[in-house]
Amino acid sequence: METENSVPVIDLQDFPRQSSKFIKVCEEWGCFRILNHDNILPVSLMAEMREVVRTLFDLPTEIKKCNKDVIAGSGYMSPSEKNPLYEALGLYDMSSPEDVDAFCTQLDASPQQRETIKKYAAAIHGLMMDIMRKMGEGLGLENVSFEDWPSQFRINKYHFTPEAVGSSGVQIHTDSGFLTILQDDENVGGLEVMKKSGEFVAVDPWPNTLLVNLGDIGTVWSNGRFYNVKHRVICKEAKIRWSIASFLLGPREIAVEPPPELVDAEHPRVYVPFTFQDYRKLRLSTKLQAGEALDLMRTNL
Ligand SMILES: O=C(O)CCC(=O)C(=O)O
Ligand SMILES: [Fe+2]
Repeated sequence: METENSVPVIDLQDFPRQSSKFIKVCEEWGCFRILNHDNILPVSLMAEMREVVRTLFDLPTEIKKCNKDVIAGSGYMSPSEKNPLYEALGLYDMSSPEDVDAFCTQLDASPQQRETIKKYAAAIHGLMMDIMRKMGEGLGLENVSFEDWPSQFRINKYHFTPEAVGSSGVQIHTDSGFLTILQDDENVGGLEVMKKSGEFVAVDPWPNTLLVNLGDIGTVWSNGRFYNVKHRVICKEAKIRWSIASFLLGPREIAVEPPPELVDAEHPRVYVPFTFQDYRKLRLSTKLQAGEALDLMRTNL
């Protein structure tokens, strides 16, 4: 049930009726649960993918280490001293068949696992494009396309132990790209999103649905309208937790620009033009991980 203190819910089959609610949610929360995506990403494929994720993490460490970074942090991350509970595998661009193939080869994926990963990558891309189309329509925009934007893929495993209860699995951050689709664990919670008021709200598991977060590039593209939601993962119980994250990043090579309809005398340009790659470097070099790096890109500095 949706309350004032729970993540809003968007039913993808109820458009254009939910269009204005959808835009409001992007502005006020920067995060929402989506329901009824089955025609694009079937729940059976979500279940198959979950099984693939489980088995990939069971691979020997030597194999997981073959999942090299393409951009900083895109490949294997082993549990570390700083973050002993967290492990991740990933690839830079799931919209590139070559990148998906390379990922599967690095991890010795079976033909069946490869098939599932490819189907999942294609379905997630379709879902991202559907959400972005609805967003464009909600804002009354014409001619916006996100088709050729890269999307990073990351699978996360949290080794939550009894001693770890109360400690952090992933520290507070915003996602750097435009939009993230998260298939969160069906049973084990721990993700918390921060409301504009500063209050954290737990994202309770809700099987067969997906969570969407808006990131820093979403704020830039919308000329400051959309909220880049801060979030973190806390260990709430001593169980393994999984999540599958797909990040629509930003335009390839060219600068992020708001559509002309979103810039006028009353809404002057909030950010200078910059590329996603440069922004990512800035985030890494300044270690400003919770959206603060955007303040360095304001036009009115
Ligand atoms: O595991 C989760 O629920 C969230 C992970 C996350 O925030 C991320 O990968 O950016
Ligand atoms: Fe995140």
